[in-house]
Amino acid sequence: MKTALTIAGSDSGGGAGIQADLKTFAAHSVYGMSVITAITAQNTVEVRSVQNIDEQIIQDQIEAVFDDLKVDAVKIGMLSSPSIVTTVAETLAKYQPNHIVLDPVMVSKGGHRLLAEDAISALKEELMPLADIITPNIPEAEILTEQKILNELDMKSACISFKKLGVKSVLLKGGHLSTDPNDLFYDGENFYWVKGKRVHTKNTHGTGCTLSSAIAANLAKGNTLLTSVQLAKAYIEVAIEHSLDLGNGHGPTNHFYELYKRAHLMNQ
Ligand SMILES: Nc1ncnc2c1ncn2[C@@H]1O[C@H](COP(=O)(O)OP(=O)(O)O)[C@@H](O)[C@H]1O
Ligand SMILES: Cc1ncc(COP(=O)(O)OP(=O)(O)O)c(N)n1
Repeated sequence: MKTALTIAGSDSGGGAGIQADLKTFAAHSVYGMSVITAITAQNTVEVRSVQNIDEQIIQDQIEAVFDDLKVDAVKIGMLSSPSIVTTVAETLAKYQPNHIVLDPVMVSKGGHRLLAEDAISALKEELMPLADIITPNIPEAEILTEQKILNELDMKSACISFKKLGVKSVLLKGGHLSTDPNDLFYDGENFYWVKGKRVHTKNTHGTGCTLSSAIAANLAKGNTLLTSVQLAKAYIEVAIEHSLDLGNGHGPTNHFYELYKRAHLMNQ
């Protein structure tokens, strides 16, 4: 069985973070493993508090996985602090995994910081160059490239700035623009629009986590980067279309819709 490892924060509400990543791996028939970087007390409305995990325990988790199990792809999400960024970068550099997908998570939908401001330079310098692909949303890309992104032309220019920062490839997500959610994939040479149709729902908690872990799952299965991005985009669109109206805020996406449909389990 193909395998994937997520290095990310825990979301007690189950819609984002480690929980979303493991559900996504399972939905792709990929064996999921996890390294927890921080615990968030979170639901569909808000993040109430965050407890970072000790750096030594984070290093131990990564080593425990790599020293025993094969890892076909790695997805990185919430890293919280500068020292966690450095620990993850240094420990992964020892193992040189085949595929690294970095979602540069910064702020939750409810506006809670998930990456300290003083961790941004470590993320840029130590981790971004290690990743095969980074998957920023528009606000994250604006901070990382220090430029405004107001339209699809600005998205292209931001991708070129990422290349100058030493990034190998980028999927710049267009979900935060008011147009259709078209994402731009740049492999350092060519641009590919990965187009989507906007689903009008408030239930979009964890969309970024789910998309990046679907890319990792598809890479683990041996797909190219471009195909992995295209398959992941199709997966997230269905997951949003059939999202779950749970909680009082932004409900989670439906990670297992296709599986439930095939098993005739919806609405039971
Ligand atoms: N309402 C929506 N309908 C369809 N696709 C969406 C919608 N919102 C976001 N997406 C897509 O979901 C993925 C995650 O994007 P986004 O929500 O921008 O990330 P993040 O959760 O990191 O802010 C992208 O492929 C984006 O285009
Ligand atoms: C623990 C944890 N990790 C990441 C996020 C952010 O996830 P994202 O997919 O960007 O979803 P929203 O926060 O936009 O709903 C998170 N909230 N918690």
